[in-house]
Formats: sequence, structure tokens, C-alpha cells
Amino acid sequence: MTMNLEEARKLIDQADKELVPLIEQRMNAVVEVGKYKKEHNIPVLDENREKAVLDKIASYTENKDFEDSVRKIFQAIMDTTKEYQQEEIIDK
Ligand SMILES: O=C(O)C(=O)C[C@]1(C(=O)O)C=C[C@@H](O)C=C1
Repeated sequence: MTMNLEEARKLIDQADKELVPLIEQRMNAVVEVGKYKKEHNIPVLDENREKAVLDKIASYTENKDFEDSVRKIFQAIMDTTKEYQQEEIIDK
């Protein structure tokens, strides 16, 4: 039997609540990398690192039906972190 809408949304809310502190933890590390890049004049984009991150997270994905979505989500995260490093750290 499928779950009802309310139950499914509760699970989404719970997952979101757990994800936000982890995203913040990731962002804190991204800020440190951004400062290092600024100090050492290193470009924000590191394609090799992004490929390595995507391959690693793909390997963590248990349900392979979700692998492409998980890769897209992490690519969106890294696009956002690059924008943050550029606008909030490099350009300041
Ligand atoms: O590892 C880095 O160099 C980062 O700046 C972090 C990060 C990421 O969000 O994982 C962001 C931008 C880079 O293109 C690669 C990875």
C-alpha cells in the first residue's frame, strides 16, 4: 500500500531537517577552501575534484535508480558553492 501524502511529506521534512546541518557543515569547509584558494591564487573551479566528488557520492548511492538524481543534486551543490566562493570570498 502506498503512503499517504501527509506521511510522505513528514518523511521529507525529517530528511530536510537532517540535511541542513550537513549542508552547513559542508559550506563551512567550502569557505575554508575558498580562503585558501584566494590566498594562493587558485581558480575556484577544480574539475578533477568535482569528478572525484561525483564518482564518490555515486558509489554511496544504494538505490541505483537514484544515482543520476544524486549526481545532479551534488553538481547543483557544487555550482552553488563555486558561486559562493567567487562572490563571497574571492571578490571581497
Ligand atoms: O574542493 C574544492 O576545491 C572546493 O572548492 C570545493 C568544491 C565542492 O563544493 O566540493 C567546490 C568547487 C570546486 O570546483 C570543487 C569542489
